Amino acid sequence: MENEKYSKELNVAVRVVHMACFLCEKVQKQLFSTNSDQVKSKDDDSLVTVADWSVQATICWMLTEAFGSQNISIVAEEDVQTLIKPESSALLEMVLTSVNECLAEAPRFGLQGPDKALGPSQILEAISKCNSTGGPLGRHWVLDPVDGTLGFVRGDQYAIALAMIEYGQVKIGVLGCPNYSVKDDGLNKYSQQKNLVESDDVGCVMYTSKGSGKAWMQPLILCDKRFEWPNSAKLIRVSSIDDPALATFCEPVERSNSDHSFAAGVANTVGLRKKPLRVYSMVKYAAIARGEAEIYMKFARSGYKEKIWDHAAGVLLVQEAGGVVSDAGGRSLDFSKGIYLEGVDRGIIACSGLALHEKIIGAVYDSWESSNL
Ligand SMILES: Nc1ncnc2c1ncn2[C@@H]1O[C@H](COP(=O)(O)OS(=O)(=O)O)[C@@H](OP(=O)(O)O)[C@H]1O
Ligand SMILES: [Mg+2]
Repeated sequence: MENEKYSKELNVAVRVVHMACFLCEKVQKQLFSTNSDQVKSKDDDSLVTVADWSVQATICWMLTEAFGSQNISIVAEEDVQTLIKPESSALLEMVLTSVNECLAEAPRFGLQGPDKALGPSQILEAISKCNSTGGPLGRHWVLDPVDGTLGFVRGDQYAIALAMIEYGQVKIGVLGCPNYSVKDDGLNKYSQQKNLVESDDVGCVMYTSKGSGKAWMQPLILCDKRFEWPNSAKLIRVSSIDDPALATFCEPVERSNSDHSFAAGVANTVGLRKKPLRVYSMVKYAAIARGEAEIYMKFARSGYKEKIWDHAAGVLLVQEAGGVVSDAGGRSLDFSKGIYLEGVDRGIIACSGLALHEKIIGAVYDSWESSNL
């Protein structure tokens, strides 16, 4: 079976995403302990940046160790330019601490970390190695170290997204969602005051490989526990609801990222009755894959080009969990063209099933002429 071909890759990818979740949770706690009234402060931006760079450095270092420096091509969101400036030395110091604290935990996740703490040049080298631009040939790892930056600073949903693309096709997708509870109705169960939530109400890591027809979810592991495969993995599956009146649709939180009124028009045409679920990050794809929502629509303003790292892992999760993803014209997303999803027709539509998908595509077609997107 095709999925067995990638079992080592999937195993390593899931473990490194668990490590990254551990790292992010630590930084997010810091964010709220220094800023406990949850009002955005100037430090917030730098803490997000610390999480972004630290996750990128950690994952890149671990992947390189596992698969060899020669064999690895990584496309990732952050570039190293800001971090090498002399005025960023304090930031680099924080990244250094955060990465080394995380790598020191590698054995707990069943992986091998470095013999001794990494120095600044090794960290910078790891970050800058993620400079691939992808494309149609060979294998590329694709990473969004902190997807849903706003969610992260607001103590809300965010994701660590890692995918592996071979010859333009997404073969592996892993999403770490530290604030998406493993329990049923995990999005609603999430509380912003995490310390009020019982200790077993942890976030999750979801993963799949192409052609498996299966997607899985594992709970994050608590600080004193060791990760043992399969780490209580449960199968996840899309919802079987196909009646629009009962369906839930999700969309980006920010109006600047997606046209809410156009989506509302489509929802109305199709007969969706429920209020949209506005969720930061690729957790929207995760919600479809877990069967907690049926539809995800994103209509970016015209001229915006979607990046592959914002979609690759989530798209495969939805597809393997039984769902359908395409652009708003019904065509598959093309991950073979470099860092952008070229040629996306109007927007992105992910659904739990074909019947809802066809209705949404039809409604977009009917509404488009009268919209001013
Ligand atoms: N103008 C514009 N239009 C559309 N999309 C944009 C735009 N600008 C950014 N982005 C990318 O969208 C990612 C956030 O998307 P979300 O679905 O999480 O949106 S939202 O935060 O819930 O509003 C976000 O990912 P992160 O940067 O990782 O947070 C961006 O890559
Ligand atoms: Mg992103």
